[in-house]
Amino acid sequence: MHPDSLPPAGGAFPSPLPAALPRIALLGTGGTIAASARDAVQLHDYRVTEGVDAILAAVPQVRELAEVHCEQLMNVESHEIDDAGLLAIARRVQALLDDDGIDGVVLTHGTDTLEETAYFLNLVLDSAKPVVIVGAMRPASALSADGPLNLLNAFRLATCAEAAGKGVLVMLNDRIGAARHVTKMHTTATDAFFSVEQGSLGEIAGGVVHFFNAPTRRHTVHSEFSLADIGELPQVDIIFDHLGAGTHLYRAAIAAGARGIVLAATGNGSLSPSARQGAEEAKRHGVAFVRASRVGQGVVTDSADDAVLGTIAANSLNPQKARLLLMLALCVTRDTDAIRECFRRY
Ligand SMILES: NC(=O)C[C@H](N)C(=O)O
Repeated sequence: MHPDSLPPAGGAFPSPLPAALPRIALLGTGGTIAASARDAVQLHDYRVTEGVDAILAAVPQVRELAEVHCEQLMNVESHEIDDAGLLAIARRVQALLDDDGIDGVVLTHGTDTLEETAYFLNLVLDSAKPVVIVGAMRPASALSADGPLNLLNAFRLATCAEAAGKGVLVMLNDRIGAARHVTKMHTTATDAFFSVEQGSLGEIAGGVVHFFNAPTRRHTVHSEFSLADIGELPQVDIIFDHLGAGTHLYRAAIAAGARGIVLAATGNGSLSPSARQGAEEAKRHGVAFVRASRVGQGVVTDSADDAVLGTIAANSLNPQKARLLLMLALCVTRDTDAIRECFRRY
């Protein structure tokens, strides 16, 4: 042995410091990933019972990937989250991202409204650090529960350098979804989330993150929306158009103080006679009116009638995401053309 490589008298060389693990905040909000049922074959009748610390404890492999800061913000099914709850989630995630000691955030969330929270965060968070939202379709108590692997994959994603700057990401069933595109399309299956036309951003296979696409619409650091500008979110209601629809829901929404209405319209954002009357009524009251589609795929194209009725095409946003964008747009402008521009940009 070369004398230089001998340990100093009286001791061994100090062992090299292990490479520091990324510091990831795990924020729990509830959902099926945190639920349990009466037995392992009951997949649908369950209650939220598990804290986020218990969900984490069930996947010890996460500790090999990250130093985890674990926090419970709420513990509810996601269809119980209201606009104030959505804002509370956004403000807490932003505070974590602002912390120099945190490299990224994993948020556990019920799947029913996961796409809404994901898209809202995508529009308001001001950070390029990875933010991954994860849920499950089967409760933690189920045979073949999907939550544990989804959680591990969420950490694989949140600790992957390539995930930074891609906006808010959704991780379920091995697929990486972009918040802007992904939507829940099945009531119970583990492959419930799809980005039909845009495709997923990538997948996790062999324990490795593979990105194939990047989101093109503005998000996070390139978004003009900021939590600092929002006191509370304006009321925006969604009305579903259908054969034989009446006009009473438009009048009710306006009377209840709606600042905006999103129509889940038929086809390419067509207006039934009652929806047209609803749009006219909205215009008279200065209420913004967005035409989204109930179809589930495709762009709602601009129409010559938009200029007459003051309506706004939702582009490819589904009604529930169009509602969120309209709420944010209304926080900064009441100008119809400016709101139209938001729907082209985000
Ligand atoms: N799979 C789920 O998470 C559904 C549940 N009802 C929720 O959204 O909280």
